[in-house]
Amino acid sequence: MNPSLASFVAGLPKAELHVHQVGSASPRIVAQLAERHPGVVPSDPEALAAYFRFDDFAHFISIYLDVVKLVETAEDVRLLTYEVARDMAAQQIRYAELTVTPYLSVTPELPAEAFLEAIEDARTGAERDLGVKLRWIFDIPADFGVPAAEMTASIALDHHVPGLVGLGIGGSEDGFPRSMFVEQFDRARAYGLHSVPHAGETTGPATIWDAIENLGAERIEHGIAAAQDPDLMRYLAENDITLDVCPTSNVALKVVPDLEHHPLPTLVAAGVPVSINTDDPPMFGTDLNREYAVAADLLGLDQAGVARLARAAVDGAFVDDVYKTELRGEIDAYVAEWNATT
Ligand SMILES: O=c1[nH]cnc2c1ncn2[C@@H]1O[C@H](CO)[C@@H](O)[C@H]1O
Repeated sequence: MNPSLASFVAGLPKAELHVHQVGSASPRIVAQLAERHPGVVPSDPEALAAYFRFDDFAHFISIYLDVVKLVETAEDVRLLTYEVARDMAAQQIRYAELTVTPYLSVTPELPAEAFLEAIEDARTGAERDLGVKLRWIFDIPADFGVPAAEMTASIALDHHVPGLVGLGIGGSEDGFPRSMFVEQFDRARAYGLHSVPHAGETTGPATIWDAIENLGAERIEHGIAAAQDPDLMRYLAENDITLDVCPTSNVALKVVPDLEHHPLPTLVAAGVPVSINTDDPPMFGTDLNREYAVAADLLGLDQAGVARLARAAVDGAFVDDVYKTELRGEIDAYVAEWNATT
């Protein structure tokens, strides 16, 4: 990417819709946590970079679960979440829907109430001090089955959780059809939460249809397998279902062979709404600015095209229209200022 487009991206106000809480812990944050809880995860940056090289999706999930173990106390949760927002602010990310997995974090030592209080403390602090508005998607880790779904639903629905906007599903797809969790999604949707499962990352288009037909999915995390199914792409376009795509993650987890083979251009050419995201940025050696650069490259975009990507993320966000208008206004003002001075 040319330097001018890179600096345009760096200053562009952005929203991120697909990014995992624990997967956002930067080497700086991991080092702080690993010092508190020495053992499994290396704290030295070089050793950590090696630790974050993944053989495949299953290997990634096992490492992810090890990093989850670093986040033990309410103070760990608060620190992680607030520091993630600090890294977002540095990239001009104004709004983020953070995927949080309470099933993995809530323990007898860290009860739901204390966990929820810690994320709320970070959320209000991030907005007040850093100008980053955080919202939550609570995800069911599919590998842990219906009991995990039940616990996630009860943490979400039996407590007042400010900032909670959606219910998701993460982890493996193979062997864990989305329809397994239909009861929890029915309850969550009746409660007013949005439906935003992972589908079509590690399995084919059938999982995306499953998510739409059985869970009423309003956005799909990843969803890149849709590129194999023209009827599905037409359905996504006609029904305005956004795919929250994370290109570098797909290469890092070997679900696509390399960026040249990434299906993003096929999806966009078919009119499917997409947003660009990081998934687990330090684990994949990326950040949101870099993902915008990757997308610009794949799609052959100039400044105007990149600004359209930023607006698409705002369009897909589960936040009120007043705020969306405000954020779109910020993007427009930035573009106008850029054009006036270059
Ligand atoms: O790209 C991803 N796909 C699926 N799950 C993911 C991804 N990144 C992070 N997680 C997280 O892995 C855990 C699995 O039990 C969940 O916490 C999920 O949020």
